[in-house]
Amino acid sequence: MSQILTPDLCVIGAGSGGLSVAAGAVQMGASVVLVERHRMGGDCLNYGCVPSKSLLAAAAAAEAMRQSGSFGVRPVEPGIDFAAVRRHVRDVIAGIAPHDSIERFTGLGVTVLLDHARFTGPDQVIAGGRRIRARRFVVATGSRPAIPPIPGLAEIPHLTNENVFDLAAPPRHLLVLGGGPIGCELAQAFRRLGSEVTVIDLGPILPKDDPELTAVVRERLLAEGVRLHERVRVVGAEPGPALVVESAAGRRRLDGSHLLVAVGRTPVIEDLGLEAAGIAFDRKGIKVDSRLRTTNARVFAIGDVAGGPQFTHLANHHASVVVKNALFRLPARATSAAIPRVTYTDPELAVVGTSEAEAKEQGLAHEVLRAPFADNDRARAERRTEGLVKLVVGKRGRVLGAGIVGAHAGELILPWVLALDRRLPLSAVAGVVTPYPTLSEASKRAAASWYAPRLFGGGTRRLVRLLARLG
Ligand SMILES: Cc1cc2nc3c(=O)[nH]c(=O)nc-3n(C[C@H](O)[C@H](O)[C@H](O)COP(=O)(O)OP(=O)(O)OC[C@H]3O[C@@H](n4cnc5c(N)ncnc54)[C@H](O)[C@@H]3O)c2cc1C
Ligand SMILES: NC(=O)c1ccc[n+]([C@@H]2O[C@H](COP(=O)([O-])OP(=O)(O)OC[C@H]3O[C@@H](n4cnc5c(N)ncnc54)[C@H](O)[C@@H]3O)[C@@H](O)[C@H]2O)c1
Repeated sequence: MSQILTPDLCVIGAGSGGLSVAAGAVQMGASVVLVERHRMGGDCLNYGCVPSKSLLAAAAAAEAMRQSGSFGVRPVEPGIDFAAVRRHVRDVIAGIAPHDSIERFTGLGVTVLLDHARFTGPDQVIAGGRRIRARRFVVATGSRPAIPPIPGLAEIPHLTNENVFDLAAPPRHLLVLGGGPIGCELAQAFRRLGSEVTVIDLGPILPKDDPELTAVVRERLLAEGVRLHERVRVVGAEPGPALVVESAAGRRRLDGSHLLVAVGRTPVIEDLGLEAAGIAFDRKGIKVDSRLRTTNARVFAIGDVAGGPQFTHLANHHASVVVKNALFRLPARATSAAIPRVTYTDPELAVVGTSEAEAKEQGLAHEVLRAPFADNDRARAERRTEGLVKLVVGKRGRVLGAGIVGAHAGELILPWVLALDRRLPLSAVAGVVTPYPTLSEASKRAAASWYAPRLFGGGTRRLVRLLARLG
């Protein structure tokens, strides 16, 4: 007879979301069973954030050698030891892995099972030879690369985020299908590491972001030699590999040596017994309410499988919401207002809150404030003057949203996340003393530009003259 486990919480999937729930819950005194069928750490550690940012870091080191001429340092074309680049990527993963390991979680008191988990009823999961009857369940099974129904694509070898980091040599010519964050980040990384790269997208690249900001990324990608085919329809894939594309200019064939498919993600919901558990889902993922409860009151779903935006920090936020709901019965809700997103191309693109287009769509009274990096002394010193801070500001200076494109934009977005999350007024950023010379001054400058016409207007001048006359 199979062993029966009866923990407070059973978590399915040991990726960003599942690990955070398990670690939080066990340290708060709950008994936890965590089931993972493949690799501890999930996508982010093994095939996502960590390898992609490590590869981008190697690529940035190479590019710095090419771009040093403007500092009086003779530029050179770097020699790329791709095997060593791959070792660097693996070494970074290995350095972080202990934090997500079975040993660490077992040490915390979590029972970790390495098996495929499946619901067999509304209150029971089986994993290997075990039955788990938990008080609450959390589904955190993540997502996998979507493969579009392009004729011929399934028949030819192609890369996805799950094997692109295993390449032993740089592709001679990488075709990248999809110019979202994955496509753009990896296109730039491989280009800088010596590959020819062609990106193909049915719309513009980075379509979820403000075109004024993505234009800066596009310009840089083109300047570095990435070929972009935007607003084209891919009608076929052929051995080679090659993609046949159609656009207003007609039909043409794009040849490469490797093909990377990066057209979005599919939630991992198959073979989970969701029907047996009464958990509703559609092709976007498991349906949840704002407290991340599924249609089965015992079961929560978090992270990529929950159908919303797909980020590690969002999965972590979901985990904290679930711990509050499941353990403390608090009606905590997931927020979407202050969830930032960063695309780690160079220049980086970081956004939070309402964009200009969304403010228009929603009919919100708003003003747009801008501070170009070209006016920032630190950016000039570092010769990184491309980019800007763009703010969307509502009535009485309420911060509605912020977008930054430029060097280190991902680091620079935090004051705006804080402003939105804590509902701080614009003056909170405009009024602080910012160290000189820093890129952060661009945020302060954009914020201060809201006050300038009000402060330096006729009223202030009249008041100053009046006070002067009074002695
Ligand atoms: C190339 C790439 C780069 C990315 N870069 C970033 C970035 O820079 N910043 C960012 O915030 N996000 C980034 N992301 C997104 C981020 O990786 C995901 O949003 C995040 O990993 C989602 O976490 P999760 O816990 O929902 O799922 P996952 O991390 O995918 O974990 C799910 C786990 O569940 C397991 N599982 C599935 N089904 C079962 C089952 N039936 N039984 C047992 N176990 C199961 C899987 O094996 C997996 O380990 C990137 C993604 C990719 C692909
Ligand atoms: N820096 C980060 O935080 C980061 C990095 C990488 C991935 N991610 C997450 O992973 C998710 C998946 O990323 P992604 O880039 O694969 O997906 P995405 O959905 O963000 O972008 C997919 C791109 O592919 C294009 N596309 C779709 N179908 C196509 C087709 N048939 N032919 C040509 N182009 C097509 C779309 O127009 C879009 O530009 C993202 O939503 C993001 O949340 C985050």
